[in-house]
Amino acid sequence: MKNQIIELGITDRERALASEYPDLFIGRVVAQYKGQYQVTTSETTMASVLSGKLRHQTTSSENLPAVGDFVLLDRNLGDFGKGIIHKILPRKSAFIRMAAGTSQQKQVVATNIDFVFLCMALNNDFNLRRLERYLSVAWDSGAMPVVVLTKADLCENVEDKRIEVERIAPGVDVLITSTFMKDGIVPLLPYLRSEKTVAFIGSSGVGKSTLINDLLGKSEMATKETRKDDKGRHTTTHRELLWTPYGGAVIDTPGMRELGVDGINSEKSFSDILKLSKKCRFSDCLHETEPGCAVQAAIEDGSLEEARLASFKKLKKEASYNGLNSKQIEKRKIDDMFQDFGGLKNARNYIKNKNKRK
Ligand SMILES: Nc1nc2c(ncn2[C@@H]2O[C@H](COP(=O)(O)OP(=O)(O)OP(=O)(O)O)[C@@H](O)[C@H]2O)c(=O)[nH]1
Ligand SMILES: [Zn+2]
Repeated sequence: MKNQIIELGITDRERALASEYPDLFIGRVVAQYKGQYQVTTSETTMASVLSGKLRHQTTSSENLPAVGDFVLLDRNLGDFGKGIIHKILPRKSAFIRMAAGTSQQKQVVATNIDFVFLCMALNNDFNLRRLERYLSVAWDSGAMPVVVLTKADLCENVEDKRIEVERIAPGVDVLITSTFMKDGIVPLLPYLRSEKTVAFIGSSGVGKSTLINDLLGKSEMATKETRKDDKGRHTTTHRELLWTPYGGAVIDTPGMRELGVDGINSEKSFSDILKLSKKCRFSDCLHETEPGCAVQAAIEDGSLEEARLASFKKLKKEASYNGLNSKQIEKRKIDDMFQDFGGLKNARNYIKNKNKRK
């Protein structure tokens, strides 16, 4: 049998990182539940837990293992109890969202994804503003976004839609798919090559499951591997990282599908607006009524949609307080108040020096 770890996306990068720990075995987290992890190694898939040391060292939920993580374990066989995770290798990408509530606790949804398919159906699901949010989330994660327009069989002006998407997603690949048409998923295959990991984001019903099932094909059965539980019963192990017959792996976790606007990276998603704003007369132009505003000029001559500027402003506003706790927001507000002094810190120094001089 071919070494399944290769399909699980381990590259020379991870091998080099792991070589510093010759006594440990490399594996990949394929599922996670209640403090336990399913980890696949070159030999097996086994339930694993954090080592005591790693558990004590970990102070933030962001640093706990998540689906997609490459980890180092002390064992490589699943026959004698659980594997112990001693180390999590540095991530090349991570999808993170704020946990519900006001705690601002970060929750890692999935890691080490190379390509993230931003799925949108070519029917009434088609919404460029939503796609902009997905692009922000993707750029924030470190994974490379790829737009996947699904259900091409339902659309009569596919090429028009492609052009609309390319306008808001400069430099991003745009793929047209349909699971109802012959060769309808072929455009996805080049991304599923060996050592690559992909994931899908998109609203409910756009056809993500259908695409994933078609990609897994017959190998889907292989993912439903059985193992003996503690009492010797055969149980079906649940997996959120699956490998495809094309060599690449797919991560499909419920959390991934729900990703929305948590992460904002306006730099990349709005590169067109940022480029225009360099030509504005004022470097701090708000693109409202300022004279010599290149962004407003582009809206006027029709080369930029007004709605696009509106979503840019909305995202900027959300982003300015996003990820800050209440203390930081408070500090931000005070800094804003003291901005003529160069922030609170300088204001403090100023007052201190003034008092000294007295
Ligand atoms: N016309 C058309 N329908 C499709 C296509 N692909 C999937 N569907 C249908 O769309 C519906 C939803 O598909 P799913 O694959 O379950 O959608 P999903 O995105 O996984 O939805 P969630 O599981 O809720 O996230 C199903 O009835 C599919 O049969 C397609 O290419 N064309
Ligand atoms: Zn401007």
